[in-house]
Amino acid sequence: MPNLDEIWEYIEQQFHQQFTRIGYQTWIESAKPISLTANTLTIEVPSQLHKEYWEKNILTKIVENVYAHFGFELNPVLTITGQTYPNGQNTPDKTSANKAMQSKVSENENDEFLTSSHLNSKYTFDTFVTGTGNQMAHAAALVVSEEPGVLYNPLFLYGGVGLGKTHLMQAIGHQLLQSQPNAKVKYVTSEAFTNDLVSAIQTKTQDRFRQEYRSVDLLMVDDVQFFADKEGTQEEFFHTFNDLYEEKKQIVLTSDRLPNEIPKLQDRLVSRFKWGLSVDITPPDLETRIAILRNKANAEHLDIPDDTLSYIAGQIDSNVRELEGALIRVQAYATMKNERISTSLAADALKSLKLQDATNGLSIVKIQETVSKYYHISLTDLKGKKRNKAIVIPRQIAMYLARELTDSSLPKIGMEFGGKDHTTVIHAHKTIAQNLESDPEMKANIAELKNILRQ
Ligand SMILES: Nc1ncnc2c1ncn2[C@@H]1O[C@H](COP(=O)(O)OP(=O)(O)OP(=O)(O)O)[C@@H](O)[C@H]1O
Repeated sequence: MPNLDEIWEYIEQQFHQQFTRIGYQTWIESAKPISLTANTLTIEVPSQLHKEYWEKNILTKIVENVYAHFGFELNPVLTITGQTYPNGQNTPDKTSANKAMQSKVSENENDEFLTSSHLNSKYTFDTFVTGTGNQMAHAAALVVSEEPGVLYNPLFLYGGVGLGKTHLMQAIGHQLLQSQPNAKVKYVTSEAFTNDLVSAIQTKTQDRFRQEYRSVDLLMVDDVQFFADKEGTQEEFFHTFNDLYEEKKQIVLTSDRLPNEIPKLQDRLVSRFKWGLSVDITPPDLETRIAILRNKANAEHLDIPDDTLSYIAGQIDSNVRELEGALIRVQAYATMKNERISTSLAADALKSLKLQDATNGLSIVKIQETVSKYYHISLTDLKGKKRNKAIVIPRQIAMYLARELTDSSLPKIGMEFGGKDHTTVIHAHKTIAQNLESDPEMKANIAELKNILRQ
């Protein structure tokens, strides 16, 4: 009887040959053999989605291969990293199912398109670094690129600013074009979709517009939260969506929030957006941020010591775009000073960045101080958990202003309010935005607060 290491090594070998490199990294390298007791092999995988993939595509092969090679019947059991359920087992009961994921299995040419798909050549799976905050989104994106229109349709990626939604979405397009070079792949921002529609109406070329959007194999629409308020766009997109869905063509959407949190999005679109899989991307942890920086530095042939990369990753904690910006800034600073990149040089470069932010931009702290003074409540209460109205409303107003007046991501705002979840910030923003329309007093108060903050 082989031991755990021998079995695992054999399994790795087998799948090395069967998977593409990205597939191998995503499904096999991310899994960990935990124990082998009698013939039960316990394997830990990172998410529910990985578990489903293993159940569908990997487990049977393992049992067959191990039987053929070692001559005994293996009983593989999957567990999910960090998940223990109240029922004491590794399968969730219905109520504890992962909230971030609502999955449903549906029942379901050419060079010109390569250019008209508008993909950024840098946004591939190869250049995407995975970590706890994006592992499930990455795995879902890979599944979709391998089997478009089959399992997760639409795939709805959501999360804060600059966390890699566009990158991951476009990676699906690249991957699909690599395996099916004749596939029709179209990427647009939601604004570009609206603009195309408006100009089609103006030039009376709606038929061409429809032909263009409804004949693709993969349609990717970025930042669909900007569909809010655009009735005509929503109407047209509804029909585009239906046509593609019925034809089993893949749709991928991104947004900074969940479909039902997008204001003024028609119910019929909300429900369609939820048909497939909605999966969120959360800010990367320190290790992932370091890995992203290291990748970027290698790609740019920058010679940066590890401790300097760790230092930079420690300074910028919520947004990958800012993280990359910090690296570029350090690089530019080194060139300007004609010095090698070191931790102390990086500290100098980023210090001036922070000073610049403090003078140009409005900080969340300033908003909190101003709002708490205005409503005569303490800062601790403003950031705390008390639920009485006299505190909840100013808190929501402060969150609303932080979202409206700063570039901070939703998770960052949540963090600044005593570690609240980004969905709390979304909820606060929505509540205040709605009240603003019906409550003239609140409208006046917020206008006044904005004036104070501008001074
Ligand atoms: N996991 C990652 N690995 C490598 N690069 C990443 C990762 N996540 C984000 N990036 C990089 O960070 C930058 C911002 O990412 P992207 O534009 O995809 O974010 P986004 O979530 O779509 O933001 P927005 O909400 O502003 O549209 C890009 O240059 C992207 O390549």
